[in-house]
Amino acid sequence: MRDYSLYVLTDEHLSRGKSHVELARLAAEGGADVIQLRDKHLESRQLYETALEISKICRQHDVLFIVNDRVDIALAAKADGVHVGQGDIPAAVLRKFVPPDFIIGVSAGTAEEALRAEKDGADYVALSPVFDTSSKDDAGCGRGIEELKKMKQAVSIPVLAIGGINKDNIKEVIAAGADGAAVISAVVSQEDVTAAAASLKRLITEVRGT
Ligand SMILES: Cc1ncc(COP(=O)(O)OP(=O)(O)O)c(N)n1
Ligand SMILES: Cc1nc(C(=O)O)sc1CCOP(=O)(O)O
Ligand SMILES: [Mg+2]
Repeated sequence: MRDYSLYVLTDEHLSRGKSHVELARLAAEGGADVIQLRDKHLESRQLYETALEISKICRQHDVLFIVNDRVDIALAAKADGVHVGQGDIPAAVLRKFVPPDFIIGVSAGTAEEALRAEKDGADYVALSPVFDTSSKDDAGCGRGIEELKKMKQAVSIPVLAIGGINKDNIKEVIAAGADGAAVISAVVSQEDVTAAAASLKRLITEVRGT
């Protein structure tokens, strides 16, 4: 059973100058279970080289590595999977050509979108966004905890949540049934990335009592 509990997305625009690779290492050292490389600006060659380095770091730390949007780079860098949104290549198409154990994660704004993603072969869905966020320009308004509970009821695959999650609301997200919390600024924008990741991981563990 894969563990998506603390899912950290790297972002060099929100990171106080730290690189994707540094962020990945620091977050992994803090207990992140998943690292996602998400970058809309790098050229493909640079994104590939960055993905190669993060792939090695994640393997060393036994952490899942997901690449956002780019299945070509995910495969080439031997990442564990790709994350796609409603506007990206459909999960059903990806499933036809990726290796059997390759993870496909899908953003979903509603329980209906989550159900569609599950039928298309997604390994997890992420309620996107659960709360308002300024870290993604086109995220839209937070869908709220009730939509998270509906999504959890609707599908059998893991349901994560992303958007505006921080130390003050992560317990609520996990208590509502989320199988993982995906974050950018609550970890990546902090002075001590490792400590921020460790702190969120502790909060998740406190809720689960494990
Ligand atoms: C874990 C996770 N959830 C949601 C997203 C958002 O993906 P998407 O809708 O494709 O938007 P972009 O991130 O590509 O701007 C994500 N990346 N990761
Ligand atoms: C990458 C991303 N996707 C979202 C979606 O709703 O699809 S919200 C988001 C940004 C999350 O950043 P923070 O943890 O700083 O709010
Ligand atoms: Mg995308």
